[in-house]
Amino acid sequence: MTYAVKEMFLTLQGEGVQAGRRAVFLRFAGCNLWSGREQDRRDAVCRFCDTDFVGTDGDGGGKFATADALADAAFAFWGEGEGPYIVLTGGEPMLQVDDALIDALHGRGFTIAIESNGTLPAHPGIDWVCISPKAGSDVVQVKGNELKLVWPQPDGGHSLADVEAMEGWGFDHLLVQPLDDAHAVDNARAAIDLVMARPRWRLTVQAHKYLGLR
Ligand SMILES: C[S@@+](CC[C@H](N)C(=O)[O-])C[C@H]1O[C@@H](n2cnc3c(N)ncnc32)[C@H](O)[C@@H]1O
Ligand SMILES: Nc1nc2[nH]cc(C(=O)O)c2c(=O)[nH]1
Ligand code: SF4
Ligand SMILES: [Mg+2]
Repeated sequence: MTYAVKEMFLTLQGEGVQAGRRAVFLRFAGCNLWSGREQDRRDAVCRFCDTDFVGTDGDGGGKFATADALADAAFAFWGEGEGPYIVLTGGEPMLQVDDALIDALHGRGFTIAIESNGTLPAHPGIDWVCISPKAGSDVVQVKGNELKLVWPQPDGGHSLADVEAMEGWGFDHLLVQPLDDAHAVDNARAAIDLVMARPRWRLTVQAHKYLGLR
């Protein structure tokens, strides 16, 4: 298996329950809900993506021929320090994550987290599963550690009835993350209103965007 990686970097997790944690980010190339090309965005299932995941040309990116080669490169980003932690993201990481990679990362001592759209089953070896559902897609991974709902959603996005249905899924933490687009203030207000009306949900913000982190 060759792994196509857009970029890799060391930062702090900016989002969710693990926000603030030192983490290697491994961003896989490619997604099943958008091609990543601007001219396709309008017609994509997922239309609000804030990420460039096309190709393997980013810092620390490339094609990795084996799981060991990729795990070694990831571990080099961690460097010194206890408790190696890695976030597998993309793009959609579950298009590429396999047994060999999970074993190779665990073999180097990593605790493994994933950021996934939930349309593919999360690998059972992953230690922290974050799912961010997208309206119009079929979410099959309906349990995990945290559900991270981007809110509000553009036209055709999740409704309040969908939100209620998600409360019946099997997640330990329910989070709303304000949509990052040109209407940041209004979006934050809508996300706050959702939490005010439904106290099982908590607000998460994309802290890295305020802190000058990647
Ligand atoms: C770029 S995605 C990659 C992982 C996976 N494809 C997914 O969607 O969960 C990482 C996280 O960023 C969130 N995200 C993407 N675009 C966003 C935006 N414009 N505003 C807020 N969150 C966004 C996603 O919902 C997801 O939780
Ligand atoms: N610092 C930081 N935290 C993040 N949490 C989720 C991210 C992602 O793009 O998956 C992300 C990211 O891109 N940077
Ligand atoms: S599913 Fe994730 S990576 Fe794919 S387009 Fe949507 S936010 Fe971006
Ligand atoms: Mg991001």
